Amino acid sequence: MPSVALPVIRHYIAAPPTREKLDYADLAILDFSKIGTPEGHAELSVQLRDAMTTNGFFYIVNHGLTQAENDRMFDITDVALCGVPEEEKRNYLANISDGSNEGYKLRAYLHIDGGVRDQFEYYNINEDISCKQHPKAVRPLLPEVAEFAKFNHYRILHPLMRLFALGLELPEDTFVNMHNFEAVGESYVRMMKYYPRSADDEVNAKQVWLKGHTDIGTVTILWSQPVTSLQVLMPDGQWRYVRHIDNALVVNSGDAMEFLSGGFYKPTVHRVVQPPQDQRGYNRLSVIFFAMTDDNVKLVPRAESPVLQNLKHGVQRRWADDADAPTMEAWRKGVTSTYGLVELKKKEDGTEENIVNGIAVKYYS
Ligand SMILES: O=C(O)CCC(=O)C(=O)O
Ligand SMILES: [Fe+2]
Repeated sequence: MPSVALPVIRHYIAAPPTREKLDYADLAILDFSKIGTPEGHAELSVQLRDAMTTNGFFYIVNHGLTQAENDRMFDITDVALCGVPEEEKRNYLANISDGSNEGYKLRAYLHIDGGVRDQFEYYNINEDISCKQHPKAVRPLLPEVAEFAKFNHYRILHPLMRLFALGLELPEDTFVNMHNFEAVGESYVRMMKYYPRSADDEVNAKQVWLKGHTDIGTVTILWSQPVTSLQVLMPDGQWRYVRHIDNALVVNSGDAMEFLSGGFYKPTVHRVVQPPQDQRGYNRLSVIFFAMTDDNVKLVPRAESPVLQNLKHGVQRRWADDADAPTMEAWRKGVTSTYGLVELKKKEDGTEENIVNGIAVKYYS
């Protein structure tokens, strides 16, 4: 983060931690102070592989960003969502129907359930902040957003990609080489705000604020925040809450990592629900880095992995022939342009399905 005087902006005060007793997921904690040595990588890659082949979510601590720097990103998020007038936001909308997610998504755009539309807003900034123009209030803060994006890319994403490769006994750079900061792609920082919803909406959408889904890209890095609403669908079929840990990261992998790993690293379904009673009067801000490979990467399994070759059930593909596998660009555009917008039919198990590039995308209420 730059050490010169930073623009003065309002300090965002987050909700106090919940005191309610909730059913929390028991997630592994990776200590990133161990990154940088062969022993550290060996230890962390085993921990990561265990986490990814069981719960699919884990925390990272000691990542190198201070609590104050972390807090500042929430202040900046507050500016992007609360400090930009609605009419101005409309000039910076994401072109979601064309498959791009850079810019604003305002409220009531997506269908959640029972005729209820979403009550969250987000502003996504490509990790290359120069890809698009930004609203006036955000412009002075762009150097900080750019630093933050680079931090996520080089200090979290790249080390993680090394661990994911080691877990498959592939050369350490296999996945790092697919995430080039300068290449064309849509890894972005998401600044998000969930507004409290009406009592009717809560009933009709069964308290679900964001339907159960998997993420599109390789990994998602969530900057932990106290409003406890994020739930993970655990292997035993139960939804469990993700506990807030100060200045920790909550990480999960997405569809692209499933495709590249032949089903070895499966994306875990997660959703956002109404917060516990003692946090209901508060807004909920999220700061998330969504990582994708470069657009031109074809998402075929790295079948040369000795780990995959030794699997009893072999490499899993969601297509008959690798020639039919989507590129990162085709997958992200296909899912983004249809997510929450197309009318889906509920199946008997309560899930909904949409077909993108010949591959089923599932939603869970
Ligand atoms: O806000 C959160 O905690 C999670 C949001 C999420 O899952 C998403 O935007 O894909
Ligand atoms: Fe998600």
